[in-house]
Amino acid sequence: MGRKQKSKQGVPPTLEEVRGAGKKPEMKAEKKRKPAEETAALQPRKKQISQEKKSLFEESESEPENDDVEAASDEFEQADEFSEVEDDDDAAEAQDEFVQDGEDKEESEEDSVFDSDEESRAKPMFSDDSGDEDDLEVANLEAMSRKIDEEAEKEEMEAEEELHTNIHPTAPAILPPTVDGGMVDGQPISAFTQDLSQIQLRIQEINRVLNDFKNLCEPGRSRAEYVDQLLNDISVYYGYSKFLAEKLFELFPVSEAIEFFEANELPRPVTIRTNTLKTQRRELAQALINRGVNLEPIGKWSKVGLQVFESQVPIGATPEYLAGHYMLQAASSFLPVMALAPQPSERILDMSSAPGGKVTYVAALQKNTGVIFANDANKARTKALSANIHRLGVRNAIVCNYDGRKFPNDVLGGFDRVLLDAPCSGTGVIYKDQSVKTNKSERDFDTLSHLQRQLLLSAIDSVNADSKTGGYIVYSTCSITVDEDEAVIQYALKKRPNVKLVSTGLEFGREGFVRYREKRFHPSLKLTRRYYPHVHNIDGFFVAKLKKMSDKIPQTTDGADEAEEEHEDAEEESVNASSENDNLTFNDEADKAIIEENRRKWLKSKGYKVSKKN
Ligand SMILES: C[S@@+](CC[C@H](N)C(=O)[O-])C[C@H]1O[C@@H](n2cnc3c(N)ncnc32)[C@H](O)[C@@H]1O
Repeated sequence: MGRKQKSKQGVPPTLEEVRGAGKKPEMKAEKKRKPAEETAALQPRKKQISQEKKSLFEESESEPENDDVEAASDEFEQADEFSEVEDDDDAAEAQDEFVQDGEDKEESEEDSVFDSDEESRAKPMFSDDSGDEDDLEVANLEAMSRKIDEEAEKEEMEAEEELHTNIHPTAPAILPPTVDGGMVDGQPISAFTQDLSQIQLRIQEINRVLNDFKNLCEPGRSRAEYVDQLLNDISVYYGYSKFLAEKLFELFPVSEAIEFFEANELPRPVTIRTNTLKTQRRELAQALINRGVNLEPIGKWSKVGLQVFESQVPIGATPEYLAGHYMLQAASSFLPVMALAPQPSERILDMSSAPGGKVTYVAALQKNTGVIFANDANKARTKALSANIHRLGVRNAIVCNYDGRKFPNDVLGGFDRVLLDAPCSGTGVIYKDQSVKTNKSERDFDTLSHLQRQLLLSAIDSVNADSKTGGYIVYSTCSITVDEDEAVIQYALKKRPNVKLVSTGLEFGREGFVRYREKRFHPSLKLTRRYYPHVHNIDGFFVAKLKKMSDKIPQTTDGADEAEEEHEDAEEESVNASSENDNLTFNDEADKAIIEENRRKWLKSKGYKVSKKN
């Protein structure tokens, strides 16, 4: 059960709209307090216009591909089931690389929507183009924008009215009565309430109470009771397993967590990347506008991206698409490549590259010079990869099909740069694959994190530290869990003291965690970048950039097998951060307790019987 995802495509409405007629006043108020950093990378539309639109992607209606990776080992096979979630653009492209594209096919019949950013709409920024920028036809956008502004204003007034009728000045009995500790048959009483609108209201009420607990809590109730009820409600209302709801909830302050869950119910903007090997953005924009596509640049941060608002033609089958003038690609997908900053003539490895959204961008930035090894462990997916490489006119790529862990020893090394866009759980793209809400267990995250760590070590070892122009590794995932992001980097920093984190060079994004619950990471983890759908209006994403300082790996272990040590390393990393981290001090007693508790949890998760805590 849970709230159904809206079947719409295009730019999602603002969260205020999502919340519906102002039913969430606290969240609204909080939004206003957000710092400038939090402004969306892609501006959300103010209002979805209820004009029926012919399918933007009607030729891209197939489901994402679910090919199994040809695996060398059981573990690899298991890890690979996650590769289906992968990246924004890939699944659809894997389906039919020539005709189809489009990420959210089931959402193709959607209402048109408009951007609230008056400035960017009035004067599109085609920063890579020469010539007269005003040539683009934006009048249609302006007219529609005026209309949505009026409607948005009206809705806001209605929202205010509803707010006053729905919300009590203080919070009376929101939680269910305490009968037998508030539980019936081991479940919170509230679990028996299946009325989604009631649950939604309670989510808002609990949010409000938790934001002003001292004044609004019911006497005798603890914060933990409210949080527990909230988690239960979130899991029912949005349809998550309790396990995942909790895992994601813990990443944010309460109000923001709710915004995150809301954002996962809506699609992200449809974006395309200009293939500069074949055309320029301005020319492409003009050609598509002439075909009835309503678009504009995605923002100043990209010189090649266009956001598509609506289209009279299937955007995955225009002559320009077929001629390889653009790639249908989520905006978040641009970021790892921008961080990699490939240079002409370099030798580059894209370790897990299918279906090629990023590798073709790398080739474009290299202007088809140098050489790129476009690898992927999934042979079936390399077909789509090759097809995209051909369609986009990439001539400097060699497609290969190895387990990334075979680099460099059994395949090749000495690269100037390596991109590892790792297989992941896809918690950043839940709107696109709702099954993630329920099909991931703790063991899945352990398995993935293990594979990601191994791949990252291989990626590091494949780089030539003495490269004149490079020596860089970029690690990215479309997942926002700490296990798959900071913890993986922390592990690599420990195992490969010959690398260090450097700035991604990306101009927006939140800093990576340095502390997360009981974990302490190296302070340089703040150089990594996190992206969230509710903040940046792009897929949830993580990007880290490492510089290899030396080809020699200082010995940190006694040669024992790394895989076997992994759990201990993970334990250690949670409290030790790193020996290089001189700024942090630790309380030995507290650390001991944490280590012991983590060990108990881990043993339990592996199915061992664990004795009760002392
Ligand atoms: C996030 S997707 C990559 C998307 C791609 N970078 C793009 O931009 O189109 C992750 C990829 O990792 C591949 N993969 C999974 N396990 C792998 C392994 N052990 N070695 C190399 N690739 C692997 C999957 O087949 C999948 O294509």
